[in-house]
Amino acid sequence: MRDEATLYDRIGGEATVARVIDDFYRRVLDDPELEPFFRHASMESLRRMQREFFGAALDGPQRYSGLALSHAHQDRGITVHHFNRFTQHLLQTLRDVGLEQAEVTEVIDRINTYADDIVGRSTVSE
Ligand code: HEM
Repeated sequence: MRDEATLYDRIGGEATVARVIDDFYRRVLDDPELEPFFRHASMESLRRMQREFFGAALDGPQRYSGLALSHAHQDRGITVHHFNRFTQHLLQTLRDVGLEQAEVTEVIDRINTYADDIVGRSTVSE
């Protein structure tokens, strides 16, 4: 293991994450295919949980205190198509805030590892 700054620090820490999340949800809510999912959401609380989640996922000092992602997204009818649009907006946001391509790829790779928790299981069944 190399002793180097975390991905969180390299992209600019708290300030960058806060900016990314704000910008990102603006795009998500502007997307007619995604906006309906968020009609009943408390966006303020969602942004707060996402800042925490992203901080933790990028090895920042935060500890994510929200619901398990599988639970939070269960029964919402989110498909791979929605997930891909969502991450596409994230990708564009990361580029627009000025991250290097290598960092963008690293962030997206981390977020993609959660796809199975987000997409399409209606109820828990074995
Ligand atoms: C990897 C991608 C994603 C991550 C990391 C993520 C993360 C989160 C987090 C941390 C929460 C808050 C949970 C809590 O309140 O405890 C949440 C809630 C939610 N997410 Fe996601 N999410 C992702 C993808 C999606 C997608 C693709 C959709 C819909 C198209 C979506 C729709 C929602 C909705 C509707 C809520 C609930 C908002 C509310 O009612 O408060 N998420 N998500």
